[in-house]
Parts: sequence; C-alpha cells; structure tokens
Amino acid sequence: MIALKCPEIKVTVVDLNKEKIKEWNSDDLPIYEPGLDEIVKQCRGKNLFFSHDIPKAIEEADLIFISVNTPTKMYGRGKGMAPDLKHVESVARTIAKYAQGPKIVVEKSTVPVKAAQSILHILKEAQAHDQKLHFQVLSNPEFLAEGTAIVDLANPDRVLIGGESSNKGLAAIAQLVRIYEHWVPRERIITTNTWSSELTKLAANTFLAQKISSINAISAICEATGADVREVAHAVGYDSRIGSKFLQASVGFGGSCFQKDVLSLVYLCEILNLKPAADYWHGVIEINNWQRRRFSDNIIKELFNTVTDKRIALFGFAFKKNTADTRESSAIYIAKHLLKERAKLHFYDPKVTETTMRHDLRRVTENELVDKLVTIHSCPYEAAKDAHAVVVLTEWDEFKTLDYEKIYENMQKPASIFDGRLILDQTNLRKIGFRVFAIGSAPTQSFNLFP
Ligand SMILES: NC(=O)c1ccc[n+]([C@@H]2O[C@H](COP(=O)([O-])OP(=O)(O)OC[C@H]3O[C@@H](n4cnc5c(N)ncnc54)[C@H](O)[C@@H]3O)[C@@H](O)[C@H]2O)c1
Ligand SMILES: O=c1ccn([C@@H]2O[C@H](COP(=O)(O)OP(=O)(O)O[C@H]3O[C@H](CO)[C@@H](O)[C@H](O)[C@H]3O)[C@@H](O)[C@H]2O)c(=O)[nH]1
Repeated sequence: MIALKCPEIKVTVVDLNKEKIKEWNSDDLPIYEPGLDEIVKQCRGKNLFFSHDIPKAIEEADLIFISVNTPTKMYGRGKGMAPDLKHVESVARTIAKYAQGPKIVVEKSTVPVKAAQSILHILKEAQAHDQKLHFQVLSNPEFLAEGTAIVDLANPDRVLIGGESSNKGLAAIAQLVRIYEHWVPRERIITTNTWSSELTKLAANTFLAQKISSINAISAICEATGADVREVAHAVGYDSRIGSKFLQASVGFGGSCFQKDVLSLVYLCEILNLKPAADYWHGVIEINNWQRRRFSDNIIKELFNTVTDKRIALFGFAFKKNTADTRESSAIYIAKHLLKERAKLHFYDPKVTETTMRHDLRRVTENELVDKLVTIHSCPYEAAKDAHAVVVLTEWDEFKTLDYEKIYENMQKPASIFDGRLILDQTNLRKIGFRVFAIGSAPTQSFNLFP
C-alpha cells in the first residue's frame, strides 16, 4: 500500500525465506488476498522490490518495518501463552549489525507492551560503538483483517503510531505520519506514547474476540430456549454503543491473531500479578473452545449419537472466507473431534490445498486417522455424495448458492445439514427435506431424546 500510494518512496520487502521471495517475484504470489495481485503487478519493479538481500536493504533504508511473526511460544517459560519474540529480536540484531547510518525502526509486528524497549536496548548497544548510528523505535501496529486487507489498508479506521516524547522521538513520529498522510486523513492518524500503542493492539484484538465469544455464549442460550441468535444480534447491535459488527455467531473465531493476542494479554496480566484481569480475558478463549466443542458434539448427538464410519461432508477449511489461511481455523478442531469418533471426513474448500489441510490435521491428531478417514475434494457435490451430513465451517459465498436439491438427492437419508456460519436458507433446506441445525437456534428437527 505504501508503494502504491507513495510513488516517490522505494519499498523493499525482505524475508529470510528465499522461496517466498521467489514467489513474490513471480505471477503466483505466496498468499491469496483479493486485490493484492493487481497492486503488486502495478508497483513491482517500479518502486516495490522483493529481495533476500537483507544487509543491503538495511543499509539503504531510512525506515525499517519489523513485520515478522510473533506466534504463541510452544516451549519453555510462558509456553502456550506468551508470544515468541525471538524473530523480532533477531531482526533487531540484524539491523544493529548492518546499519551504517540513522534509522527509524518501526515495530509493525504485534508484540506485548514494552517490546520496543528490548529492540531499543539492542540497537543502542550498536549506537554506543558507532557515532554514525542513531535509532528511533516506533510502534505502528497493523489492524488489517485477512480477506479484506487491501480495503482495510486503503481506508483504515485509524493508523496508530507510538513513540518517544523526546524531540527526536516526535521527529520520527512526524516522518511516519507524513507517509500515511499520502492517503489517510490526518484526523485518523493517532499518535501516542510507545506503550499505549503496543497495548492498544492487544486490547483491540481482545475486544473484538470478546465480542464474538459474547455472541457465541448467547448462541448457546438461544439453542436451549428458542430465541434466535440472528434476531438477538440484530437487535443488540442496533444500540450504537454496542454496534452491529462482529456479532456474527459462528463455530468460533480462528486465524493467526485472535487467540495468540488474547493469550498474550492474559500472560501480561499474569506476570503483572493481575489475576482477575487474566481470568476475565481468558474466558474469551474458553468460550471459543467450548463453542467448537459444542458444535461438534451436536453433530454427533444429532446423527444418533454415533458418527463412526459415517461420511460427513465439511464445507470450508479456511478460518474465514476470501483467504487460504488456515491458521487456528475452527475447522481443524471440529475435524479433530469428529476424527476421534472415527467419522469419515470429506472436505471441500475453494482455496485451501490438500497439502495444507492434511498438514494441519496431522498436527492435531494421529497420522493414521488422517490417512484413513480424510478425503479432500475439488468439488462440493463430490464431497457431499453419500454423506449423512453436510457441515458448513467457513462462510464462503459460493456455499450460499449451491444446488442443495442436487446435494440432497445424492446424500444418505435422513440427510442433515449443520450451518456453523448462518449463511444458508434454512426454510428452503427444510422444504427440500434436510434436517437443519444451525448455531444459535433451537434444534426443531432433533431426534435426540435427551437434552
Ligand atoms: N496476518 C495478519 O493479518 C496480521 C494482521 C495484523 C498484524 N499481524 C502481525 O504481523 C506479524 C506478522 O504476521 P504474519 O501473519 O505476516 O506472519 P507470517 O508468519 O505469515 O510472516 C512472517 C514472515 O517473517 C519472516 N521472518 C521471520 N524471521 C525473520 C527475520 N529474522 N528476518 C527476515 N524475515 C523473517 C518469515 O520467514 C515469514 O515469511 C505478527 O506479529 C502478527 O501478529 C498480522
Ligand atoms: O462476527 C464475527 C466476526 C469474525 N468471526 C471470526 O473471527 C475470526 C477472525 O476474523 P477477522 O477478525 O475478520 O480476521 P483476522 O484476519 O483474524 O483479523 C483480526 O486480526 C488481525 C490481526 O491482528 C487484526 O489486524 C484485525 O483487525 C482483526 O480483525 C474468523 O475466524 C472469523 O470467521 C466470527 O466468528 N464472527
């Protein structure tokens, strides 16, 4: 977006992963994101470059964005909670090694509060030994969502920049503001101190995830009472203080950010000895896991309490529509529960590859189960053929307009459909003959004798 909006700025993207850089330089980009291909094609070779020559890029740059991954740590202290900052630290050390003049270093990765301090300590060490060096570290968290990244970047609700309040700090902030001002109205560029900016990113993601867990918790009450979660969400969201966005009940949120960032905030609360705050935010994750479990348990319950050897078609594997990203996708966890029960799973996703699906499933369950029980299809009708149930896990638009009569005809009877995204026309499906179960509404066609 910077390359597109600021033709006078040269943008060089560097990555340790040479394969990825090769793909960025090819016609087949390493990620699927609507609108991205066009922009890359328009700018690449003019003022946008992809390279693995990291030292040269550092040498040449005035501003350096650190945008490396900060996944949840899976070992040692903070395992399963704290973000792993080893890549951020490694970049700071690389900058310290190759910089030959003053640089503004921008923390774009999502990090815990005070991470900028560590980066600065490492850079200051280099500065102490070389008079030509001077570093300012800014926090500039990213708020784009996958699937809508280009729109979000082109028209952000806000851009947040945190930095030191010293003269040099303010000058660095002003430089970054000038870049965003090319396309973002000045009143939408917020400047704060570094720690507020870092914390805002974690807070924003936690608030968003909390909204989804709140509506998902309400969806469970709806299923038990006859209220309809879509009606409740609509009416609750009409209150402008609450707002209608992010009230879509679902199989639970996925993606590489929400769980990681909520856990990062919980961990921060714990190390600061703020246990009630840690427990409060941890509830967001607990509800999300519960929602996934409830959904898969309902499938088993409504298929006469056994799915062993039953063919089940799963529509969607990506964590949301318009992306091929599967990181922390609820589909993985729902499939895991069903595989434990020895169901035969037939997947269809318009963008996710077979290799990715098998790799993700092998990470959470035994290889043997995946090899024996999982089939991947390139056509939804094939996936649903002879199935006892169709389960919608991702809200891809194309699932709304499939020929459900044809799907019904080729399924085992009774044919059930479980809508985990509330995208299907339930009345029409019932007319066709399906037993329909949807998140957040009472199971009126339940065969189940016990609640
Ligand atoms: N994905 C999103 O939608 C999104 C949105 C907002 C914020 N974020 C944040 O942005 C950061 C990156 O997320 P992502 O999804 O792009 O991660 P990613 O894993 O897809 O990409 C990170 C890249 O960094 C590279 N890398 C790691 N260490 C490196 C090093 N020392 N030098 C050069 N390259 C290195 C990796 O090879 C990888 O290609 C995370 O902190 C994330 O929380 C992501
Ligand atoms: O009402 C809703 C909205 C979303 N989701 C699910 O929540 C997850 C996350 O969706 P979304 O937030 O749209 O995508 P992300 O790409 O994960 O974006 C989030 O995480 C990014 C990384 O930090 C932030 O930059 C974004 O602002 C923040 O929205 C997905 O599984 C969605 O299906 C719901 O279940 N119900």
